[in-house]
Amino acid sequence: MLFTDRLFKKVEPVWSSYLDHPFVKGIGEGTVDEDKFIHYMRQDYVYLIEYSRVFAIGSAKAKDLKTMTIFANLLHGTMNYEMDLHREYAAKIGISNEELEATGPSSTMTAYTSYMISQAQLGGVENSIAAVLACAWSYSFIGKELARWPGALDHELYGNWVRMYSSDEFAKIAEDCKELINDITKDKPEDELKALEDIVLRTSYFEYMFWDMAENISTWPVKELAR
Ligand SMILES: Cc1ncc(C[n+]2csc(CCO)c2C)c(N)n1
Repeated sequence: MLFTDRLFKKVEPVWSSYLDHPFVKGIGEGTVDEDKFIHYMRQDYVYLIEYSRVFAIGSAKAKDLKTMTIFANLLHGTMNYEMDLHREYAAKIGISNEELEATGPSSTMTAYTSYMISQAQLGGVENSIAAVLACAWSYSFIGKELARWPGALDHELYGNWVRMYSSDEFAKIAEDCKELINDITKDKPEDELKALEDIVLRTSYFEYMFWDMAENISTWPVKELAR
């Protein structure tokens, strides 16, 4: 059995729950509040900056040129293409790139990216691969599903989001990450596999928390003190 088949079995209940989440459903049905979407986009922009560090760590720790190149391409693609989506949405509503970048980090965004970076720094390159897997793969999973919902691809505001994450380019990104984890886990003992599975499960929970953060426009417990 491929390691990614084992992983999918483990995370499937969590990922299925994304499709029932009010924010994700709101994107697919075109009903999500603009304020919530703006909060999500701003937090996701700073998330992607931190996430890109994990690609850089993975590239630095890679033991072969294929892995190093995939991580370098993911880094380039995230900063130049995925983040363009966020810059385009921001421009539409009058938020500059500088304002986007200066977004105050929410508690969930901080916890999630800190976890990924610490896992990537603690272990070998396999930890970086495990840390990025759920993000890349679950977005493709959600994108492909929402693309089947009536009107989702053509929605005036949220259609761009659905088109990007349901695209073949993003499916290829998820496939590249899956290939990396399958390759690197081939001869690993069970205790190491379990440790990698834990990273994928925890990042999957963090993905759920990120949708919740968007839905609730949450930042930190005492809002007045949050920047
Ligand atoms: C919270 C959150 N999780 C996952 C993604 C999706 N994503 C992040 S990096 C990457 C790979 C290539 O850019 C993909 C698909 C996101 N945007 N925000």
